[in-house]
Amino acid sequence: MDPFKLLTRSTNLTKAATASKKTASQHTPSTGQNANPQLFGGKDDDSSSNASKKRKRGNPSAVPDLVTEAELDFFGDGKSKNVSSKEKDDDDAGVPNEKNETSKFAKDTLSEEDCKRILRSHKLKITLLNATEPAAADNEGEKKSKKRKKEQATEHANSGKKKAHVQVFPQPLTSFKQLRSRYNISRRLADNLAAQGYTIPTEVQLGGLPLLLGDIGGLEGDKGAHTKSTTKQSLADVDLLTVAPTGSGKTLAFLIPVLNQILARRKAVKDNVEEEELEGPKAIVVAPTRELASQIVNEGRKLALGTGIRVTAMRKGMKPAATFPQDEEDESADEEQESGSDSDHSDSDESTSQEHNQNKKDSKTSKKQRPVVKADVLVTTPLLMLHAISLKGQSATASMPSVRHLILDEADVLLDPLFRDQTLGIWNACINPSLRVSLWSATMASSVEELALSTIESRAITLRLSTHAPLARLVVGLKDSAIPNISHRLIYAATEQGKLLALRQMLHPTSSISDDSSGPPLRPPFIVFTQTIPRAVALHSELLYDIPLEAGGSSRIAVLHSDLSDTLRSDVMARFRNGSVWVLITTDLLARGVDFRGVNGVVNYDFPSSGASYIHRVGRTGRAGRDGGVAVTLYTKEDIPYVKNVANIIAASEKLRRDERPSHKAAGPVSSQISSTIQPWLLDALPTPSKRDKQRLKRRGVEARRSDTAGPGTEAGAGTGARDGGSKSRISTKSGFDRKLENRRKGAKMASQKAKKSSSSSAAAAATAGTPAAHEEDSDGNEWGGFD
Ligand SMILES: Nc1ncnc2c1ncn2[C@@H]1O[C@H](COP(=O)(O)OP(=O)(O)OP(=O)(O)O)[C@@H](O)[C@H]1O
Repeated sequence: MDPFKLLTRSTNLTKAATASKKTASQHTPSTGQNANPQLFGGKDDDSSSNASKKRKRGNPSAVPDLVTEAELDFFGDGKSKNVSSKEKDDDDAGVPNEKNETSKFAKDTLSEEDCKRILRSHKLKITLLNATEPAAADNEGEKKSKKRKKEQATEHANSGKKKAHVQVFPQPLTSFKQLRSRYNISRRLADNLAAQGYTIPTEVQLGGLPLLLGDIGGLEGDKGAHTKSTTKQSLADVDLLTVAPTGSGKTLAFLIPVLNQILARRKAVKDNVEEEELEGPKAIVVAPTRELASQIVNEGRKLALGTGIRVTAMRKGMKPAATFPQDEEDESADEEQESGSDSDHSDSDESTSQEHNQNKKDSKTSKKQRPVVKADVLVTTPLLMLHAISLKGQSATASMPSVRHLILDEADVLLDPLFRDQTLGIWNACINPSLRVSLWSATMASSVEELALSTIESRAITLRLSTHAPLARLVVGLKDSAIPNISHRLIYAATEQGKLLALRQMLHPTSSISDDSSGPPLRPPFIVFTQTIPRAVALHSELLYDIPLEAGGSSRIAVLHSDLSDTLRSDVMARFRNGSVWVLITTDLLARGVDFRGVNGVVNYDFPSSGASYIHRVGRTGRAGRDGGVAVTLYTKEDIPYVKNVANIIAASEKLRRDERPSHKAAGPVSSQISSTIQPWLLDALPTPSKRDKQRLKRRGVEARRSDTAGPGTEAGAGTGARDGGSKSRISTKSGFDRKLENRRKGAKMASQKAKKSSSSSAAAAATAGTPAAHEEDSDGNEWGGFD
């Protein structure tokens, strides 16, 4: 069903008919065309040769021949790399097999020059941030540009003991088939990947998977210097900080290595190569919102199908560690003593913990204990996890020695002051000496990098580790930029009224924005972002009846924000995913990470509160390299002081699109219209916001749109008692008289509801008095809904 056609049904205009005809042939994300997930590299190699092959879920026969995929070798000798039947038999167990690993790897190895060429053509840059090996520094010595040499010399001079930043060139993963042939990952995992139709790795997978699966290019010889690993599977001895575009497949890039390593360790335990694992989760994935967390759980479960690995979303009441202060508060002193004396030796540390656990179990048979969560991979929001490990009435937390992988998805938000303490609390609670941490986002401030480095170092000191793994930084494309495969539009709407009219016009299929000759049309489904929850609610009720009944009416438009109940949130998500909702109004709650594959566009109804917010919001469209997404940003007089930031991001993205994706012009009429939205004169004319302005905007949003400055007793400034910007920022087209009547009606209704509620709930309130439920509910719901 084409929502666009339905929307036009009640409109008897010839233009509408032309528009719908025209759009039918256009490339939009929901048509599923142009399924090459890679954003860069079309110019320099033929890794995108499979671009036209459409990805089909659950239909392995539709997946291009994986043997051919394995032979995809841009610069190699072209020799066949088919897996022999003997090797195949060895691999049938579905767990990584160490046999033949070296020979397979050698056969598949590219020269360093080729690695560099592929990595560069895909705009990948990998740097070890705290490398200590002098040999590694020599690695890039010869060809290093004079400028870079000078920079490094200055770095050394300025920082005294500061460690070298070393660029490395691991073997790129040019096909998912290499996960088996080169890294010997679990057969089941590889099958699950293929069954989902993934064939060509995206850039972040091309560069990130080799790093996390054990290849830190150029430093292989020195691995022993910073690892005490006992198994081959712990070759992946880097912590990783990744900055890669929105929708570029970061989830797969962190899930595959974690799942594979859990399987590998299981096998090692079974073969008596490693000691029995500690009870508790082996990996923790932290994400800022519930929606993102449950999406990661879904992805994880699909990948882990049939492997026995349990991927679970953290819930209230779950116990993520065996040693738990809530259960036995008076033992915390003993715990401290033990971890202090044994922390130098990972093995003894683990066995001590095991003994300790056993003792605890024995001593507490009389006490009622919650069982440790059975999950292997636990996906959580930060506050939920912190609550679960917090010691009642104290600032200390329980430790989670079983956790070997900590993944921070949307790490820049997780390490923003808003969440920093919670995230660091979880990080520090992961006391396993072999812990590997990885941080992922499409935007990453340099302060996040510094914080990650200092946390890794201070953690090593606290745990008395003699050495720690280097932190590798993987950057895909231009750091902190919007994806190049979408069309941006920056529209001056003058006032709030203007914005409402503009959005109404966008809902109308014959509008100039929907059918604009300067770019692809904005078609449903699309997401509309507002600055605050009350504004999202107000906008939703304002537009509720704008979609004609014949097209589904008010059921086609929905609002989602963090004040809604869990059930409502998941219901709206499900309806938007299955296509029954076409216009989703939301706050920054959905700005990050959430993957709706068929979204055609994003409307920034309220101006984003930062450049990063713009990048993430517009990144909800154009996922996995799809062309045709549209990002419309409306701005008013109040936004002018901040527009330059976003205008610069748009200009950079369009430049990238012109420079890097000429091959994608062939994708259709949409892609060939790469015109500049931002004229140089506009950039010159716009004021440059000061650092302070930017900080204030990030913290508080545009002042005039805040509910607390928009007038008392109002919804998004929709009320009457407006202070200052109240009436200006109101989302409403109703007259003052109508609003007054409506407010009176609402007031009367609320008063009667309140009266009913208070009489019926007085008994219940008495019963629950003194329980922490209310507090928990409150704190639990305290998730990221934007910086406002
Ligand atoms: N190699 C691939 N080939 C095709 N599609 C892929 C590939 N890898 C991931 N995808 C798809 O790309 C989409 C985006 O992936 P994902 O959500 O992991 O992106 P992300 O990088 O985490 O984005 P964000 O920064 O917005 O969180 C998903 O629908 C996923 O299934």
